[in-house]
Amino acid sequence: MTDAGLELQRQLQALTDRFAERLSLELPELARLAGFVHSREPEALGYLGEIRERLHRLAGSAGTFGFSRVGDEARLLEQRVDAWLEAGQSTESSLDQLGRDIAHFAEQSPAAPSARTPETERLDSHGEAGGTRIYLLEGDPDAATGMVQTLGNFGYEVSHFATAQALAEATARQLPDALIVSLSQDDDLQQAAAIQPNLQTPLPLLLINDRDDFDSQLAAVRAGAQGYFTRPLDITRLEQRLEHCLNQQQGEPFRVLIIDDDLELATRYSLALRSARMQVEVLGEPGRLFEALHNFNPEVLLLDVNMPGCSGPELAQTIRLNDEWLRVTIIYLSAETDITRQMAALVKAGDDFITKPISDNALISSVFSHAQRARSLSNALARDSLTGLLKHADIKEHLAVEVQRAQRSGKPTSAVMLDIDHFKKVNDSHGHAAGDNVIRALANLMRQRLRRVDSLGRYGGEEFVAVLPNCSAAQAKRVIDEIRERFAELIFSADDQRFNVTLSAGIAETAEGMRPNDLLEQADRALYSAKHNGRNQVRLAE
Ligand SMILES: Nc1nc2c(ncn2[C@@H]2O[C@H](COP(=O)(O)OP(=O)(O)OP(=O)(O)O)[C@@H](O)[C@H]2O)c(=O)[nH]1
Repeated sequence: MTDAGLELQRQLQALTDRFAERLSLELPELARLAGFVHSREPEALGYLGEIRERLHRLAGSAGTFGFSRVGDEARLLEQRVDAWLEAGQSTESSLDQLGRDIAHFAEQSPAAPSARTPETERLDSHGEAGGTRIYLLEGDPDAATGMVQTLGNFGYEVSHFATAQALAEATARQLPDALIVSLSQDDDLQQAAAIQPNLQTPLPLLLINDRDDFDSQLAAVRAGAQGYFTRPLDITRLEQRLEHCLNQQQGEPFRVLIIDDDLELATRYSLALRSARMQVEVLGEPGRLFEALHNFNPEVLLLDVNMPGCSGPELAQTIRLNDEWLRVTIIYLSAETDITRQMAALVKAGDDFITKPISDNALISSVFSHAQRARSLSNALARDSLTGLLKHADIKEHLAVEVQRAQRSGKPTSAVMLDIDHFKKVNDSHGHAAGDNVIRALANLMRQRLRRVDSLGRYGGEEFVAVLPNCSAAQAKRVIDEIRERFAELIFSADDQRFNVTLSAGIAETAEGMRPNDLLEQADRALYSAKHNGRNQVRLAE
């Protein structure tokens, strides 16, 4: 297990110990309250509501910390209290018995937490993605050289292997982020497919072949391929598919906000979700909801149903009053097992209901699938369909946020306006589809080269804007110049013609009191000057 995995296990154990301590205080208190009930003290009925609350909390949390028997028994007793409260007219003796049973339950010492479930043992921190490593199987040395160079231009680290045997051996030593297999021998496909079953998560596999018939493509799917390309190879299309597969695998971590007044339980869930590479924040006070939504911008909200001061459904309805938060998926996380009550909560607002206690893996899968869907929808709305970059209005919004942040922190933010040179000629000479490929290739190249904190948008047809926080204009120039050089080296092909394209860029850096539009105008003027001075260059604003 990795160090991060061990640290995670240590934190989980510490939480379990803390929960055991809480139980050792909680159960005697429950026994005390139950004592009033079975000894028919005048306050007995008044205490029943509080007893129910405490049983409900135990039913939802104990199982998660490994005290399954406590959780199961608490749930049965909670249901009996509910039935008694709802029926109302039950006999005094049935209440007496209920009180005795609760006291009996609370006086037992809880069994030690059950041994860790295999799921918990498997929890481990996934490392952050480093440089993107691609393994390429290609029997033709010339084709291999071209591919290594072009994919290298896009920022991938490509290792080439001439035989399937060498590829399998390298994969056994160190896993790549994706495999590209150019089929030449009959058994290449089987050998490439044989790598996958030994892995925990299959690698993106792209195949290159001469045949484009149905049977060959079906065989590719059966071998686990996520992309299929025929020769002569259109490398920009292959690169787009690669980018798409890798984005799905290692995009930004999903952001999850947990709102629960039981902070120990919320921390337990957050550890489980973090182990699956999600970014999690926990909020114990519903009153700070809007602040958390603004600052953290979650994709999924896990919401407790019963909280003091404000219920989960009320909170969900408050969120849904604001169009701004429509794309956040709201999942109730509650010990409520009554389907009618679950439905009643969902009718008010909210998208799904998860019943506590829930295993770590079930929680991760459920949150993951909701987050993935929320992100695709949000991307479809905010992102440009050709390039997957932010649209005009969204990149301007990012710029405004970063300019404000720069004013507060005193650290510079740079804005880059970037435009493809003589793009009209590309369209006119090679067709609109080839032009689209050029735009996509530049978008991918920039995405590869810029940092995660940078924002990138398609500002107009062949015009892009990048916002680089905490980066001076001189630093930005070095990066953008490198992108410019790599872009100029890309070889595009259309109708058997090969061609290169260049770009020009202008860069401006924030200064005190500068507004976002001023910054963009300065970058635009610098771009104009780059065009005017012969194109294929990067200029700083004066
Ligand atoms: N293929 C393709 N072309 C586009 C797209 N959006 C805009 N264009 C074309 O991009 C071209 C932009 O040309 P201009 O702004 O005149 O300038 P340019 O030819 O790039 O030359 P300079 O910027 O002066 O170097 C126009 O021909 C548009 O039709 C797109 O999504 N796809």
